[in-house]
Amino acid sequence: MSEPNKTESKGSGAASRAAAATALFQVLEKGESLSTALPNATATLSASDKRLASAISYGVLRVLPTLNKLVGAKLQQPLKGKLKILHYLLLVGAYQLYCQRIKDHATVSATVESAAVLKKRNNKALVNGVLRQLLREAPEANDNFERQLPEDNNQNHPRWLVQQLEHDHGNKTEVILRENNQHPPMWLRVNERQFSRDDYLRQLQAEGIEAVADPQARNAIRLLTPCSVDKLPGFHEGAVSVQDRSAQLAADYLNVDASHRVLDCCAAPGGKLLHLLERHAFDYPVQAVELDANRIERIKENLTRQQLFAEVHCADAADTSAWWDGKSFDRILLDAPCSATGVIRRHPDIKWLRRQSDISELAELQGKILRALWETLAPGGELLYATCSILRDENQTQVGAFLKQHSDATLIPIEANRDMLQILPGEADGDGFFYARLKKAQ
Ligand SMILES: C[S@@+](CC[C@H](N)C(=O)[O-])C[C@H]1O[C@@H](n2cnc3c(N)ncnc32)[C@H](O)[C@@H]1O
Repeated sequence: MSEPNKTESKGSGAASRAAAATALFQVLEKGESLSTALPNATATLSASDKRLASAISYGVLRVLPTLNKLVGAKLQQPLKGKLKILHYLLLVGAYQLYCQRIKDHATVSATVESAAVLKKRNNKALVNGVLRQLLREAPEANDNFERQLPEDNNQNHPRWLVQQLEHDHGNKTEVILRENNQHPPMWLRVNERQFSRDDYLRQLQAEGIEAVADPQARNAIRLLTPCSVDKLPGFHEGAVSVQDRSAQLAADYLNVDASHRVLDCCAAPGGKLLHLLERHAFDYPVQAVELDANRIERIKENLTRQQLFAEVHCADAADTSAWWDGKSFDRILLDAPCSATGVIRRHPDIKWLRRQSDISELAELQGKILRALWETLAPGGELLYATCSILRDENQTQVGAFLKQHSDATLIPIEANRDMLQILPGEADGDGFFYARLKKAQ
């Protein structure tokens, strides 16, 4: 199948819809993540067209099965081969008709025009016909031009994931699925080297940006309405970073002080690393290990923005001979590669990119890294195991198996009466996250 062309400059409405269709094609046909596909598909667009393409792409992925059903019912036969891109364009059109505050005629004409942007000029009539049929049969729109979407039995999740969540979380599944389909809030982490959280809240207020402090994560601020980072006072000087409040808890649970030798393992893009460096002026340079060379660039950018330093190794964490100098660590943060099932509301493409078979493979990798790192931990030292997964195999079962195999490991309760902490998506307005603290015998 030939790849769809990147959007070319046309009418701006058409270009952003064509870019959204292209990004969706890349995710759902080529297995690319949306965070890679979207910047590529929108590279030539204006900032406002980028925003529209992004809102459409994220939105379509949140309710993909419902839209597939609506569009599929209007096609005499599925669109295949070189016409497949038009299927994604029709999803884009259907999403706007139902879920966006855009007038119907504007949606239809811009989406039809997008067929030309995608070099499918001869198929404009098909796009027009399907969208008009959808419109005829759609429920009445409200005053914002939005419509009630038909229900989906699996709340727009893959069946295997629903079953896994039911197995792991029982009657909480319904709420998890609902939370996964919400738009996530924007959280900031205040750099306490530069400002107290109260000071920064006052600066936001002065700029007319409404925000509230988190009662638990001491550097965390939630914006009542997400905004561009360019609008945040001091962002480019490192005053704040964007980081979910659940992820910010790592800096507390690691129980670190400035005299510790610290390892941050699986460190990119560096959110938790930077948080630790903002809080402590360490006696020894913090070591960070990350496998992906491209993602290491993100760590370096973040270190530069904050003017902080860490020793960064590009290596497989499980192969300690490749990066470890033999000096034991007092504290290790292992933010393990995982299914990311706790952050679906931020990355709805995860629902469609992740396969059931990935979970056992990830659990194996996590166990391998955990066992290897244990050898680098000093007697009396602590390792914080973290994931943004909400699946037991990657979390409680993983840690349970490790404790059985390692008589020198004990669990330090994360909080009173809570040995390990599983935060579910939406709890305290945060992402789904898991934490377990392991202590090595003296
Ligand atoms: C959950 S992310 C880490 C997020 C990071 N700690 C932060 O706070 O910004 C997991 C990272 O593990 C990396 N990774 C995967 N397998 C690895 C391995 N074998 N060794 C080291 N890093 C690995 C991935 O490239 C990814 O960047």
